[in-house]
Amino acid sequence: MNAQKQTRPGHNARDAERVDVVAVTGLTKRYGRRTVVDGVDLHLARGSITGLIGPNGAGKTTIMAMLLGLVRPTSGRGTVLGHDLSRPGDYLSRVGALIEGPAFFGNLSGRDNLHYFARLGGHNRGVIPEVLELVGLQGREGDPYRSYSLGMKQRLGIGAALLGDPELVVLDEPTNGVDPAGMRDIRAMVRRIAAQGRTVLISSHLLAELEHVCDRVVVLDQGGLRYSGALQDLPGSRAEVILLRGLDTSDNDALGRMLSGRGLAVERRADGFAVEVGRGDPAQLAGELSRCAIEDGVRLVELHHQRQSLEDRVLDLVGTGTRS
Ligand SMILES: Nc1ncnc2c1ncn2[C@@H]1O[C@H](COP(=O)(O)OP(=O)(O)OP(=O)(O)O)[C@@H](O)[C@H]1O
Repeated sequence: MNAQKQTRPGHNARDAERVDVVAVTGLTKRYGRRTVVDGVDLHLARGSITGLIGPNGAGKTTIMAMLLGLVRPTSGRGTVLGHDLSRPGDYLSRVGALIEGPAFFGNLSGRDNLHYFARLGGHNRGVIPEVLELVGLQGREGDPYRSYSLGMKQRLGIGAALLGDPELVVLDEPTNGVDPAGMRDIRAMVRRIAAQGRTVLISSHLLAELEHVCDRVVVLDQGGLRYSGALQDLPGSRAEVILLRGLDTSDNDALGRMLSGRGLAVERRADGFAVEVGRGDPAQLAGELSRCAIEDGVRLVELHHQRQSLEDRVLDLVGTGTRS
């Protein structure tokens, strides 16, 4: 395996960087009259990590299966690694995937399982020590697979996907059911994989599992694209606010007078007030409010900045129900 991917013969290095590894538009899958993926556009830049986020049944696995030639798209066009999406045989040797969970032999060690799959796939078995290191299983590679934690099993599955030295790595919900420490290990491993110049597409139904690892997210719901772009640009419906609460009723009354006298956008809450930050700097506004409260003799027990979480923003886009 190359530490830094080389440009394939016949490819100009600049072109390789410019052309998206995946560039598909209008990807659609219908089963009978049911549309499960509906006109999705997907563009993955080389070396990027893209999170495919959506509730159960959103269409994540179906999109991945269409890219991998396992499911034939009803419509849509584009390229994967420069080859036409309709001819997966032309590009699949450069793609590694973990989809629907790994299937290994329980009695064999992690290393022997990789040997088996390398032989089966016609891959160079010399890469196995490097793969084991990359997925963080060195030291445990000789233990039987059945003794591995779920996180280790998933990492071995990702290791198997890397045996062919792929340029594109597709991982379907690798963190599903894995404990927080296991998730952290998987995230670190995904970063190492992308740092080698590989392009990663990874799915989850929870943004929180991926938000610290993705460059971009694609949010799906009921087969439709709801958002595609950088995490920090996810639209938020609720305003950023500074929350304030006085010690008792008289402090809250005084707080109400203080805030209304300053022309701020204020909302009365059950246990205090929310002041909209608007376009200003939240830290500066919080500092000013604190100073005013001291000047007016208002005793505060709460003053903090509340921002809508990224997970909440995704839930705004997709609703909360599952649709499998
Ligand atoms: N072969 C099939 N025939 C009919 N419907 C299917 C088929 N495969 C998938 N579906 C339906 O397509 C929809 C999308 O499924 P898909 O597995 O792609 O969603 P997902 O986002 O990966 O969900 P999950 O997180 O549950 O895996 C679901 O409603 C599913 O029931």
